[in-house]
Amino acid sequence: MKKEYLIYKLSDEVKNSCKIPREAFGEYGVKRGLRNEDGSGVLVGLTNIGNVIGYERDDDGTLKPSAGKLYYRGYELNDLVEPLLHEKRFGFEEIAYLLLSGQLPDEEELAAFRELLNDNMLLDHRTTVNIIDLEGSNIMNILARSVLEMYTYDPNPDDISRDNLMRQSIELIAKFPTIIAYAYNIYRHSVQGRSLHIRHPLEGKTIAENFLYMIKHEDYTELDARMLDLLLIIQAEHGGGNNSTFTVRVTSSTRTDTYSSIAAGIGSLKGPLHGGANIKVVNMFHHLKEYISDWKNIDEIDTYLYRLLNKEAYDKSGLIYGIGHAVYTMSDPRAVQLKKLAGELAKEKGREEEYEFLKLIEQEGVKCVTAFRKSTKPVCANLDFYSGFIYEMIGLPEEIYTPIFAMARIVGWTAHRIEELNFEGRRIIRPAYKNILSPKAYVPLSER
Ligand SMILES: CC(=O)SCCNC(=O)CCNC(=O)[C@H](O)C(C)(C)COP(=O)(O)OP(=O)(O)OC[C@H]1O[C@@H](n2cnc3c(N)ncnc32)[C@H](O)[C@@H]1OP(=O)(O)O
Ligand SMILES: O=C([O-])CC(=O)C(=O)O
Repeated sequence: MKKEYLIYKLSDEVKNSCKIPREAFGEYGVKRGLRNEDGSGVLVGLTNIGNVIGYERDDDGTLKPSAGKLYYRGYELNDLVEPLLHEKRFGFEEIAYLLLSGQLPDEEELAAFRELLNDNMLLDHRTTVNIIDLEGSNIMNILARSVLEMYTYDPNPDDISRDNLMRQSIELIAKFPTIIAYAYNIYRHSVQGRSLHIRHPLEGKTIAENFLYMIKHEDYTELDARMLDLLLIIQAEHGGGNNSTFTVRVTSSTRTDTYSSIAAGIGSLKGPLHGGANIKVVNMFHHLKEYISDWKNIDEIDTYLYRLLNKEAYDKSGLIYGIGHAVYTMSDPRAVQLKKLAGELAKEKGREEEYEFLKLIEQEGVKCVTAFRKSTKPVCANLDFYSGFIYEMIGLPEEIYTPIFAMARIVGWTAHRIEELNFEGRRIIRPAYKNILSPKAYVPLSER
């Protein structure tokens, strides 16, 4: 039998072996996608870290959509972001301190923490050489491989004591930007034939500034760096239930090592329904800019959005990327904040016409998805809707949009890993699957 045919045959058989009728989920009371009937998530854990609020409940328990709110360690995200915007101050390191420890640092603690992160940004020579050697064009994949390799160079990789977990967490938060910047520079050199620059992080600079420096040398402004800093803050944490953080919690519950668990989280975030949506949104926007001739014509926009929903255009997935969320209903507070920031930056960079078009796509995208799926649950733009447009205006390449998300979310992942391994009453996460296949009698090989 030809090998290609065998693969086709095996795959064809999957059409039957994968059949699970949708109604069976209701019949057996299975929570499809770990979701209740009303779309809310099944409660699977308790946490002191992030709190994601997208709805309230009436007295009879009915889900009541509400404006989205996000809390980091009890503080509302907007209350953390507004002073930074007002004081024109960098804050990612401060938020990382808060998320890891539960406390906002005082000035002395913050200065020491910043220095600690800065000291740890440099990669050891072997890791740099290994990144140069790693082939591949996907930076998320290279990031995951580099993280797994950090296990080899860690003198104490399997120790899950609190002190060791904190040391590893700080090293990962500090090294992610350097790994991503080096991996991108090497990709640009080998795939696009550009000169190769390996710039080491500078002392006394924040993570956002150093990241831009490693990627773009001096070709960035103070405003660009502060925008990136805010994007890092806004993406740093989202409770225990988002797919990548839950992946980190599930793997951590087996007491595996930090690097295995974080590599799994990276794999989850890469998916286009999760962190990978930021590239999909930007590419979808480029596509719409090309195919819609009048950027102000609502009928033309709606017609095209319905073509997306009907799987006739763009990637034919039937999705309008950047719209919809598992928890948020009326608004995602991060998208609200990013929409405002994108507007200010667009004015600065002379891209207001595109910004106005993107806003119309949001407005009409929400309407079309709501009408198309005939659900009463409201949908809204999510975090990924405006983030890519901001990166583009800062002059960052799309290959690193999802890696930048990982560079922020590593803070939430490590905070949740530490919590998963330290709360009283912890237990390996192990849900159940109901098997719905009838038993079969074994047939000897010679009789098949
Ligand atoms: C950082 C982040 O991860 S934010 C999310 C980034 N992802 C995206 O932007 C991708 C586009 N959006 C989506 O695919 C979804 O809204 C998700 C994955 C974010 C949430 O999914 P769910 O929690 O299942 O959404 P919800 O319960 O509100 O809606 C489910 C139904 O509406 C559909 N739907 C939801 N959002 C969209 C959308 N943007 N475009 C088309 N259909 C959609 C789903 O496909 C699903 O249909 P089905 O029941 O026929 O399978
Ligand atoms: O919570 C989710 O499902 C996805 C999300 O917005 C995030 O991880 O930031």
